[in-house]
Amino acid sequence: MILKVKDLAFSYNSHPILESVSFCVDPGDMVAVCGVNGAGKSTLLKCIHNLLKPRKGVVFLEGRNVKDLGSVEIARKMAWIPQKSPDMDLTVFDAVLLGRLPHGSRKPTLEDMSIVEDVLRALNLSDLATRPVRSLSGGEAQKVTLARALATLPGVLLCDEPTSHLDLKNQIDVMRLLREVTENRGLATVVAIHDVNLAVRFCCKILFLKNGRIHAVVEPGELSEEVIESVYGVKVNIIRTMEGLPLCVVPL
Ligand SMILES: Nc1ncnc2c1ncn2[C@@H]1O[C@H](COP(=O)(O)OP(=O)(O)OP(=O)(O)O)[C@@H](O)[C@H]1O
Repeated sequence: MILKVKDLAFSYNSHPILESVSFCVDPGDMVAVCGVNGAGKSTLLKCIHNLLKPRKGVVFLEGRNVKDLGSVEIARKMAWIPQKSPDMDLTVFDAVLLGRLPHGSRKPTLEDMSIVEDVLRALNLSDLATRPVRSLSGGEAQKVTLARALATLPGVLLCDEPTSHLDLKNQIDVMRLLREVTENRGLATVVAIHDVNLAVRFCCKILFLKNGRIHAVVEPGELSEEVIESVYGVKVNIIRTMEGLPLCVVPL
């Protein structure tokens, strides 16, 4: 599903947060949104999901203005992965089954059950199916949140700092998983993320927000010291990994 954001502007009360934000995400692409704390990353995702109403501009899903879609249709087409997985008394299976709610009645169908089983299998969560979500580690719980989002069979994934509570291994696992499902299912995925090196490693494009606007759009290989300094106000060195990818390091 193609996601297109055109000339978006948003203010909290009269305080402008986003201005003239435009970009497009093609199916199978995972795009990162980076920027300092308070730059408007979460606000942008909420505007895309129509949770917040932009002051100006349009979000198109396959050519249709999201404002013209009902909330159920939006929930079917776009899945939201919040910063922190919610604590739940439900089992992993039932938590993932919640992802089917936008598709029907409260009573799950055989198809719903089968979709949940497939998603659990794909994410290696089947062994945890009967565990209460509350008893899981942060990384496992984050995967359950992703599984619930995927059970909806969305065309667009919006992830708000999916790695912020995770250790290094789980950060890599979750980003790898996001990229795999994005490519395999042809999703348009937008990830708000602080770790520029993870964005470089896993995303096909990085949008840097500054002063409410898209300050720079870079492909991973093009990341420069100048861009990082202009966005974050810190001097860094860019070195190259063995694969030739830029790696941002802070000099002593
Ligand atoms: N409900 C609200 N009412 C008023 N201002 C808000 C509200 N929510 C967020 N803001 C402000 O809007 C700005 C953008 O917030 P947002 O959460 O989108 O930034 P962010 O880039 O996601 O930040 P972070 O990296 O810290 O998560 C911040 O200055 C924040 O204080």
